[in-house]
Amino acid sequence: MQPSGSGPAAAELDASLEQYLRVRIFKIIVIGDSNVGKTCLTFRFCGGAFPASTEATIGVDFREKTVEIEGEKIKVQVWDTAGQERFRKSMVEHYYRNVHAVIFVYDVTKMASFTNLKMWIEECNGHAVPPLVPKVLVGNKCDLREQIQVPSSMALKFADAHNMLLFETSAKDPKESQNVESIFMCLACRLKAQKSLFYRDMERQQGKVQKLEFTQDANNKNSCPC
Ligand SMILES: Nc1nc2c(ncn2[C@@H]2O[C@H](COP(=O)(O)OP(=O)(O)OP(=O)(O)O)[C@@H](O)[C@H]2O)c(=O)[nH]1
Repeated sequence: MQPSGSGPAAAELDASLEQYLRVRIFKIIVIGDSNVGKTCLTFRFCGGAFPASTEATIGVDFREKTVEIEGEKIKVQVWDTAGQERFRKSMVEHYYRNVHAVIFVYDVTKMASFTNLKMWIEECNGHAVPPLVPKVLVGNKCDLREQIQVPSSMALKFADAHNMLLFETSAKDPKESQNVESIFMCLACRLKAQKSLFYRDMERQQGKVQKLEFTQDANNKNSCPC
């Protein structure tokens, strides 16, 4: 990369940008009713375990994990959002801003959390999330086999109608950890295939960097394995 300005400050900026550009960051938000297990799912993926205890998320909790896809390191930044209205209302705009992918979660043992998905999808659509942003549906708590209220067939129909993939899993069951991992990896693979980092306007306007943004790469077909 050529320095975009003169002087140490500009050089430092260039160096840190170069470093930054080496790792792409994908922002994935996790949305759904309170208590469906959003915190546990994100903890399972980023921390590799089921948390010993959880409390209602207030605003948002950030977790991240660096993954490697086809030789490229990618930072998956997971936004674990609050399900309770009173803990989320001041944050909603931030959730959806520049989001790269959305995970909608329901609890397979609570029909209400499934029927409320319509409301969550409406909220997402109301924040002008581009249609190309990948979205998946996750039915959590499958370990509670005796208490399942949402049949897979119903969830699948809903997922199909909304053009989403469906994952049924459990954040709690260690045997499902690979499945939880594949939810996030599937999205990361899709995003990697779909987007290319576009470093724009760097040398414009006195060498000041204006913007880093992801754009759709029209030539790059979605090669997500899932
Ligand atoms: N049996 C079972 N319990 C789970 C599972 N995932 C989460 N839980 C439990 O469900 C409760 C809620 O989990 P959280 O991850 O805090 O739920 P949340 O969706 O983040 O809730 P908010 O932060 O209020 O939006 C906790 O008691 C968890 O232990 C699961 O896969 N199986």
